[in-house]
Amino acid sequence: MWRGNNRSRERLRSESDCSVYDEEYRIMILGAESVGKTAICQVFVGGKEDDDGYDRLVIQKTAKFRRAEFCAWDAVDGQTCCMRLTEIRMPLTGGSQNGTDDPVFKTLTQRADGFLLIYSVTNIESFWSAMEYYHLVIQIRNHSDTPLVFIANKTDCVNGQVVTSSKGREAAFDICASYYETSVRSDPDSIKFVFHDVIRQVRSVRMHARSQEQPCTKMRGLIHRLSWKSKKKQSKSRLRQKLNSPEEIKKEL
Ligand SMILES: Nc1nc2c(ncn2[C@@H]2O[C@H](COP(=O)(O)OP(=O)(O)OP(=O)(O)O)[C@@H](O)[C@H]2O)c(=O)[nH]1
Repeated sequence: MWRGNNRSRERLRSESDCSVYDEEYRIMILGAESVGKTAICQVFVGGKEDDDGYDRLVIQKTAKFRRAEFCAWDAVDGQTCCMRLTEIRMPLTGGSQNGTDDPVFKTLTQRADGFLLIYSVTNIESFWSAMEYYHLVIQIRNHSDTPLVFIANKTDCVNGQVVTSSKGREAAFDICASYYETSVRSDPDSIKFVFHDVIRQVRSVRMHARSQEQPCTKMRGLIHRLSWKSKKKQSKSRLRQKLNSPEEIKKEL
């Protein structure tokens, strides 16, 4: 279901042109209800925290399950990139079962390049949900080099804060994620650093993957050259067998 206005839809279409950016990144934003997932995406995309119609393609929205998509363009360390942001909230009450069983969630998780796990410092349940989302992701992807950022949002609510900085930092350390404290309300400009961090993590994973591929590519080149040489030898010897005199052989070669 499209929820943005026509101008936004046109912008989404026109900016989806692959020639305008160097690389594409698929980022998933996971967290419990009302932690600020949409607000963070909207602020990053360039809208306001509560701008309901801004460049958003809402795919699914029910009382329990919610999925929204955004597109963002930015330059990170001199390289332009297109970010496909997918925000998801779903029931976690049945433990890890729900997520791994859900085909949409599973496919999106497998395809994603990086993950933002968000909780609100005013809600301890949302902290545990962020941890549950982490376990779901790792269960589905089954490897540890998944770019992750752990985000403590709503830090402007000083009086209502129930999740301490040290708790968030320790959890992030345990799951090998970067840790950021954000406030969409009081410091919207800092939101971009969260996205830049995950992009850098994705880039280093991609670079590592490329460097792992290199010996293989070199080996393939060597095998190709060797097989080409042996084919050439074979064809020469076949030719020799066909021809009788040494003069004929010389002429043919
Ligand atoms: N004080 C404060 N409020 C925030 C902050 N970020 C988001 N909010 C508010 O929190 C409420 C929920 O924000 P959303 O962005 O809709 O949260 P969500 O995680 O997308 O929620 P669901 O769509 O229900 O899953 C909104 O009223 C926001 O304005 C923040 O940093 N500080």
